[in-house]
Amino acid sequence: MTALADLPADVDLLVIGGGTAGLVAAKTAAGFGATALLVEAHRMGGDCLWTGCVPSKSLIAAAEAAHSAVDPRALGVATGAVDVDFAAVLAHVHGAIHEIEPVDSVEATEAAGALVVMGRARFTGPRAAEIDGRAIAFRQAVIATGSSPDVPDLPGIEGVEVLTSDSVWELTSRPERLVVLGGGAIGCELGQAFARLGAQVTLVQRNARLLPKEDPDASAIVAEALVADGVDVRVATTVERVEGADDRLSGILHLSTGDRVPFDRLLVALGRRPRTAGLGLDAAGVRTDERGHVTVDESLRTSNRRILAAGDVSGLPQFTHTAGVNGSIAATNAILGLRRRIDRDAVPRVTFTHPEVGAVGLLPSEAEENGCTVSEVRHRHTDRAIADGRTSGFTRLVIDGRGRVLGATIVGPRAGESLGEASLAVRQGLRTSDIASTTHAYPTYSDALWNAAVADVRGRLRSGALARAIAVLARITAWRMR
Ligand SMILES: Cc1cc2nc3c(=O)[nH]c(=O)nc-3n(C[C@H](O)[C@H](O)[C@H](O)COP(=O)(O)OP(=O)(O)OC[C@H]3O[C@@H](n4cnc5c(N)ncnc54)[C@H](O)[C@@H]3O)c2cc1C
Ligand SMILES: NC(=O)c1ccc[n+]([C@@H]2O[C@H](COP(=O)([O-])OP(=O)(O)OC[C@H]3O[C@@H](n4cnc5c(N)ncnc54)[C@H](O)[C@@H]3O)[C@@H](O)[C@H]2O)c1
Repeated sequence: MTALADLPADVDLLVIGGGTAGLVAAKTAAGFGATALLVEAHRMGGDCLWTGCVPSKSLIAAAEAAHSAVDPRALGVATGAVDVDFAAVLAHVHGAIHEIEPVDSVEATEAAGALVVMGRARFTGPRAAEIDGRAIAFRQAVIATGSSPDVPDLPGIEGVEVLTSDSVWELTSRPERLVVLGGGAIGCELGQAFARLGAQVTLVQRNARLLPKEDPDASAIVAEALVADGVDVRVATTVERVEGADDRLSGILHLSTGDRVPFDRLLVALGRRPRTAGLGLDAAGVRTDERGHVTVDESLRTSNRRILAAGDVSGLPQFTHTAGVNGSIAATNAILGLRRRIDRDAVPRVTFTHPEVGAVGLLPSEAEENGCTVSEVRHRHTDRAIADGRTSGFTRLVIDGRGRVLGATIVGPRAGESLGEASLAVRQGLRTSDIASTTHAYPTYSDALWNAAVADVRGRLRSGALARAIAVLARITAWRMR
């Protein structure tokens, strides 16, 4: 690690933030031979490693193990009483973090050629910053400071020490009665996981459905799954007031429906706000939008052309893969002077509930307005899903008039894995005939994607000029073989 006193007076690229976006940006710039300095105020690796993807997916894995042991559809295998050792579950969560941590470490970043300093950076001018009071000049900079959980000012909420996705990993025991506010990705993933680990969970969602950015049928399947896991799902419901108890941890939630829900802990998952406080954006001439995100153009440059932004702070989709890809694009554009553009059309996303919801490109509900059709295979017709006893999902492809795949939504076990193929198809403009003519291993869930493509190709072969050509060819062949 570079000591503050040893910093060079100026650098080619100053990267603020050592989460996914900043790590990739710094390593990419160093790979081009530039002097890249990464500044991290807290922990290398950022939210994904410490409080986001890694702990949440590790908790979900433990929850899945608990669920499989008690699943009534356990396929003829009876198990005894399930004992969830919450401390051991959290040990697994922290173990996963520590196993992955070296990849994002100071050492790994320096080995890739970047300089790393631990400290808090802020801009002091359009080409100048300071790190814990030490001045540094930069030719260009990347803002990659991420986002934090948003805890809105709900009446009475100040009387309770709420949990957020930052603090939930510090629990030492499982809350018996957990209320989760928010039915987006975090609320659904963690709400289901805690329920499967034995907590009594109530999930309160303001919107009329869970995961409102996804296909409505996906929302319905996830809601059914949560209810089956014992979650008390309250949609189209808001919080009137939070009544805190003396311990400041527990209390009673007063809902818009008139119901009162007592809780031992309250987990707030109501979206995130960009981390820009104290960053000196005004001094740098960097503008933000109405939600406080750093405004970027299609090549990730801000209103100060020497400063770019990537990751959650930029207001683009808040995913680790987006942060990484855009961190790379920002550094490439900065150091090589290019205008590589971000991809807005083929950004995959997966909500890791059981079943998972994976989506890329156009939603099925957007098909008609875009002149597209939807080809669907329900997983009750997919042999692998039948064999697994997990038939509630579906695979839907959104297809344009020329047979190109413009979107996909997949609901099912490990939907995120099948989504890779759909993402490739959307990104590369592949047609359903490309997928249909590729042999898919049987029996897999990607068989559903293949069958959705085959169904579309069959439909095309049965209509229009192609159908007439096929009929003529068949008649000629029959005549030759007579
Ligand atoms: C519970 C949860 C689960 C998630 N699950 C997934 C998932 O399964 N898949 C997925 O793709 N995404 C997931 N996400 C989203 C993902 O974690 C974020 O999109 C991603 O971490 C954003 O990366 P980033 O680099 O933009 O920001 P961050 O990871 O937040 O990194 C920003 C870094 O900047 C540092 N910093 C801030 N200000 C300064 C400053 N002034 N000076 C120096 N350093 C500073 C911070 O300390 C931090 O380390 C999840 C998020 C949460 C909360
Ligand atoms: N699997 C993943 O990739 C993954 C997992 C977790 C988080 N994330 C990222 O983190 C971001 C933040 O997640 P999140 O779940 O906190 O936010 P979110 O914006 O996805 O969902 C918040 C939900 O809270 C609801 N809401 C808002 N105010 C409310 C209120 N007062 N009472 C009840 N409900 C209210 C909204 O209707 C919304 O559906 C996500 O958008 C995603 O980009 C990704």
